[in-house]
Amino acid sequence: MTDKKHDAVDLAQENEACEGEPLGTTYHRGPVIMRGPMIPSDTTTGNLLSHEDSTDWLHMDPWRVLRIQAEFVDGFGALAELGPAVSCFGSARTPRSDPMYRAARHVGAKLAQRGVAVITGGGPGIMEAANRGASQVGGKSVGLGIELPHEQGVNEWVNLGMTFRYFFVRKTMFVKYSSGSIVFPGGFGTLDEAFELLTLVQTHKVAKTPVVLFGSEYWDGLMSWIEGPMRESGNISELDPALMVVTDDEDEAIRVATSTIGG
Ligand SMILES: C/C(=C\CNc1ncnc2c1ncn2[C@@H]1O[C@H](COP(=O)(O)O)[C@@H](O)[C@H]1O)CO
Repeated sequence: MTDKKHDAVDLAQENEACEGEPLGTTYHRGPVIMRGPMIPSDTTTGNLLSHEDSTDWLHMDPWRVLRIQAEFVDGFGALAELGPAVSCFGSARTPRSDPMYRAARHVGAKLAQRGVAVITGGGPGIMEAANRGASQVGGKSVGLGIELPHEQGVNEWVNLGMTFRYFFVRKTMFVKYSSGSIVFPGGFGTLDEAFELLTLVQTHKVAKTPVVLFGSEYWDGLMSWIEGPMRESGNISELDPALMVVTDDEDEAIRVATSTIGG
């Protein structure tokens, strides 16, 4: 190449550089860089502020995940400073005249008198009884309610309450914030809560936590089946039945349920 030709190529390259970048301006969206035809016509802020006619997104999973996260954050925030606590589970249908209602009320009061917060599902029946006992002696009476179609908030004896949309978030709170559980007679909901906890302990997902089944007449049948067919068929270990203690004695229930709480 002659010297003249060299000069012409250099000049063309120089001119191009002066005109700007070959693909035009660079567009940034977070860590992503886009140029030329890859630049989108919308912007994240524009999307955020735009009016949407359809509200279908409210019922989609990404939005649901945010609601679940928010529920965890609210629950942790409400309970972080609770202190030692025991959960009392039991039927939502137990009438106030039932001896088990009376027992749950006594147990709630005795736990509170020992400085132990009482956590329940915040509903009627056994939950109300335990909350009532705890709050009447000036203790911490926690109700972790669940949004149900025909239920109205938490019972009137709760002095620290929160209503959850998701059962599994609420169950996390029971497990995380109580050192032991007392399970009064109940139905599916009660068994679900007891067996969730037992499964977590059995699989070493959580530290061994005392689980008291209160009311031998009610629970003996279940214990016989657990110690019989369930254990004999090898579906649980020989040691698993001992994860539960059955009693009719309020003070023994409290002693066992609070046994992991340090003095
Ligand atoms: C069915 C009735 C009320 C339902 N209201 C409830 N409120 C709060 N928590 C509840 C409710 N129902 C069940 N739970 C939870 O399950 C356990 C009791 O369930 P079970 O099937 O009655 O044994 C309880 O520990 C709660 O955490 C009637 O008015």
